[in-house]
Amino acid sequence: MPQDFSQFNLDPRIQRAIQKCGFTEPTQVQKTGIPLALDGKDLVVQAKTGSGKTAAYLIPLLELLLKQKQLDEKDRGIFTLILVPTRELAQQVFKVLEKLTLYCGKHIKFVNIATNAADLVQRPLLLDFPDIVISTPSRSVVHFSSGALSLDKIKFLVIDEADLILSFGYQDDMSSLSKALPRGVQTLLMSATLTESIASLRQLVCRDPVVLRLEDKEADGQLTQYAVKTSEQDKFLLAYILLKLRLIKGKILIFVNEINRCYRLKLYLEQFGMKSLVLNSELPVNSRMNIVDQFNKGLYQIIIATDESDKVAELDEDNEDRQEATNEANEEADSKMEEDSKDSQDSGETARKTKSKQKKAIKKDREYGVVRGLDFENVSCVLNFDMPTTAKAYIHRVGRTARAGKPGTAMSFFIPKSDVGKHKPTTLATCKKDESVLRRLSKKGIEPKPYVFDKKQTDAFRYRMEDALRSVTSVAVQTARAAELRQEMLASEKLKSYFAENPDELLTLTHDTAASVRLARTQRHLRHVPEYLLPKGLQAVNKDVGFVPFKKQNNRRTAKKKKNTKHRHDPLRSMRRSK
Ligand SMILES: Nc1ncnc2c1ncn2[C@@H]1O[C@H](COP(=O)(O)OP(=O)(O)OP(=O)(O)O)[C@@H](O)[C@H]1O
Repeated sequence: MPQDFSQFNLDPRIQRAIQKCGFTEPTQVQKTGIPLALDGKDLVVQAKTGSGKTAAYLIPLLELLLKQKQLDEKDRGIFTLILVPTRELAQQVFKVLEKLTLYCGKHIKFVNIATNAADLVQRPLLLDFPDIVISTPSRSVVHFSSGALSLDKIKFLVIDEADLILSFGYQDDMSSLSKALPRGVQTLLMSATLTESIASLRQLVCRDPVVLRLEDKEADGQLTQYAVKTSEQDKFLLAYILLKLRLIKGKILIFVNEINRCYRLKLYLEQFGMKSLVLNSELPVNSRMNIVDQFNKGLYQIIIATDESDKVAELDEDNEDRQEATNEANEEADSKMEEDSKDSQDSGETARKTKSKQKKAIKKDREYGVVRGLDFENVSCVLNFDMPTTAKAYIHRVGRTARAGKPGTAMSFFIPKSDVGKHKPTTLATCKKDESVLRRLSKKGIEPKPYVFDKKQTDAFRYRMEDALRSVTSVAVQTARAAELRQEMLASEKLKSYFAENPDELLTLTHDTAASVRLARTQRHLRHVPEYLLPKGLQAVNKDVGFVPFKKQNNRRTAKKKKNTKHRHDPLRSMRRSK
């Protein structure tokens, strides 16, 4: 297996671009996948999030395209179709292509048609026969139907995040496209998680593929995962402590389960002088990409995101559960013929209900996806402020850190089912699933370590949390949400000409935005943490990234333990358990 990019015998222009990207050594999926793809094999690849799958398919594609161009310079056509489930991912693949074609851009043309640009604008781009088209299945179908996208000369088909393609409701689009593809297309299906839906996709588009399931043990060790049992209100307390005392260092991606909670948490953190960006499906795709860019450039350290593709995954896992339940029921039913017919009626009814539920969710979530495949750079910690509702969503969320062999931490707050609804304020309905998601993860061999904060230490900060939360009223949250949308409208290129014709509306919008700048009452004293509240020795921790636990209390018991240097670096052991 090649250990070095030079061993792939790539075109020198690609080789230089790889060096320019700073890739010194191929990742596991690249070492295994590139030679097979260069050899013309169809591939179904499952490899961990952040393991370099994008380059694993783009590098061989570019090599094969350049070779083909050398053979017949005059041959023109759309040779490659890259299908992704979301617009964000399409734009990201486009950017990676820009980097990899830095020295051969003259010979390889590519377009992304999963954008907001009007069909009329995209049409001429396609009629110019770019070598590579990046798209979502639905955008491809739109242009294929209008005759702008010709599939006659397609030689390579890539489906990235393949398991999401069908669960995003692209079944019909995929079956129309597969019928239009010529024979002998080389297909590469890539995903971090393989599900049932891959099997049907594989049947639709692959010819006897090589299946690669790559377990990168080395990369596994890079992600440290913690689960913190807490309550709704203490989530805010712990977030304050973790972020303000810089127990989490470096860039942080926080996930919540509702759009309103993005703004609540953002306003709450602002009370302590902490700036963050919000990312959700309500914002236009250009703004979303802009936000990821600003974060990647290091202009902001904290993003608060919702992960609405969760809902689609939830339906998938619900289906899996139902399938398991149905299988069990069927086994039992072998001995009870009468009950058997009732069971199948019931499961038919359930399937119908699920299908209609699925249709509704898909309509809402289509082409939006913050989590799948997006490369947030150098994220040191993923904080699940709200636990995702499926194990699969958990895997993809935490996969935004510990990418490309770098270390990372994932911390997830969970509320025990028995506590849901017990305390004020009322907890989110999704919390009911927190523990079942942890159980599912455990079945998959993923066991976040339990982490217990020292109540004595955290309680010292409680009044500050309560003080800040009081200022973040529901009205302030709604105002912030509306203000953000207004700002995005003002920034929108598309609306510029409209406002030029309707200056009064622009004036009203500008006025409303200015009026809502002060969204929540802020209290200057909350910005600083008084020295006396800080746990002893906290400032002595000089780590730049990752999770830094509270130092031990200086009492006799812990003083004894201090002698044991092995334990000193283990965050779990350095906490004094409160329960
Ligand atoms: N050979 C390499 N050496 C160093 N970094 C690499 C290499 N290949 C890719 N990377 C970097 O690794 C990061 C993750 O790559 P990529 O987004 O392709 O991962 P992925 O496997 O597609 O993840 P996901 O499943 O989340 O989509 C990117 O920042 C990319 O630039």
